[in-house]
Amino acid sequence: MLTLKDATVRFGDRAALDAVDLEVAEHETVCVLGPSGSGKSTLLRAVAGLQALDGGRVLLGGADQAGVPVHRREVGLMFQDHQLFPQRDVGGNVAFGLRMHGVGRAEQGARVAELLDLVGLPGAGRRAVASLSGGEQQRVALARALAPRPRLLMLDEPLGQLDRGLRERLVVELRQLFGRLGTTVLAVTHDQGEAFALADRVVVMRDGRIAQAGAPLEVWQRPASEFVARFLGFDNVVPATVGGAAADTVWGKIPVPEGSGRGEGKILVRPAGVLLRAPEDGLACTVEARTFRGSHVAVLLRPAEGPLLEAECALRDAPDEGDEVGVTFAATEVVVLPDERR
Ligand SMILES: Nc1ncnc2c1ncn2[C@@H]1O[C@H](COP(=O)(O)OP(=O)(O)OP(=O)(O)O)[C@@H](O)[C@H]1O
Repeated sequence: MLTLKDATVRFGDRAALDAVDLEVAEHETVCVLGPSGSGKSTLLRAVAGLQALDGGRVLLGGADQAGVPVHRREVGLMFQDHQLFPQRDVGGNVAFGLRMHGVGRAEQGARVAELLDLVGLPGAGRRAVASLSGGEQQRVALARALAPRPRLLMLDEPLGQLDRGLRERLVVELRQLFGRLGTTVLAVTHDQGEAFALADRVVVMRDGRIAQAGAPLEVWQRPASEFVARFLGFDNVVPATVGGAAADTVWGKIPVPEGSGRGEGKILVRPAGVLLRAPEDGLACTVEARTFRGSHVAVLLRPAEGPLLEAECALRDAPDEGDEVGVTFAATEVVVLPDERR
């Protein structure tokens, strides 16, 4: 459905998009993630036709989009800075794209009603935009983007300004809605929770390039690099010499999954794989801090040597700050990361 081949955008001597290859299949939801300045918005803008390419191509349904203006690309945009029109009522906002496409009045009315039903605002057509809550405005913006039946819907930080609880609810609704409509979606967010909840596939960007692309679970379980691991919030990363079933590290010997390549590199131990034991058992650590995270406690441990370690443990098993504990490691939660110096 959407293909980027070698897509490149430069600002001065800096590439905001650096030879990016990406495919989005029909009915697929792809979320682009990455730190600020990694090129996420530039990617969306290039696909929409708001940003010209300095190299490479964007194809929609197999057709090269070079020279095709924004309004002829049949893409729906819901951008952070695309506010609703305050002087128009809800219906007027939703009908905007339909009017631009020359759709007749009666059909506009029917389509607006259908979309307001779809986004959970039935009968809201006459309401003033200013009378809506943030979440309701977001739904109107979504209805407006969906109204002309775009081939591709593009969302830039769709839930960015809403509070956490509302975002978590809306993300589930969005996923259900896109599934029902069979919409093809390319979304950008810097919130990994949102991306992982919404996407069939996530793309992590770094300095204008794709650092990793894959199904959410796959990326979560097997970050392809230290950069991706740290971006996902995994900080138990340590240099390691991997040989056979274990790796030598400053934290001692750590078992690695079967089939891990040998050699110098780094390993990641997910917090669930840092197991707390009696003080005389395994790597001796002092409990530096503990943070309640709802269903579990994140425990920060200071070993005699090397970086701090984060462990995840059940509320009732959480040790107190200052306690001495021992640590062993579960191979299933260990990921051998490629050596980025090579
Ligand atoms: N119009 C522009 N002129 C010059 N530089 C630009 C322009 N637009 C973007 N850039 C630069 O290109 C790089 C990528 O920017 P982009 O907005 O795509 O990043 P982003 O990942 O969307 O960031 P954020 O999460 O902060 O929105 C940044 O270094 C940015 O400063």
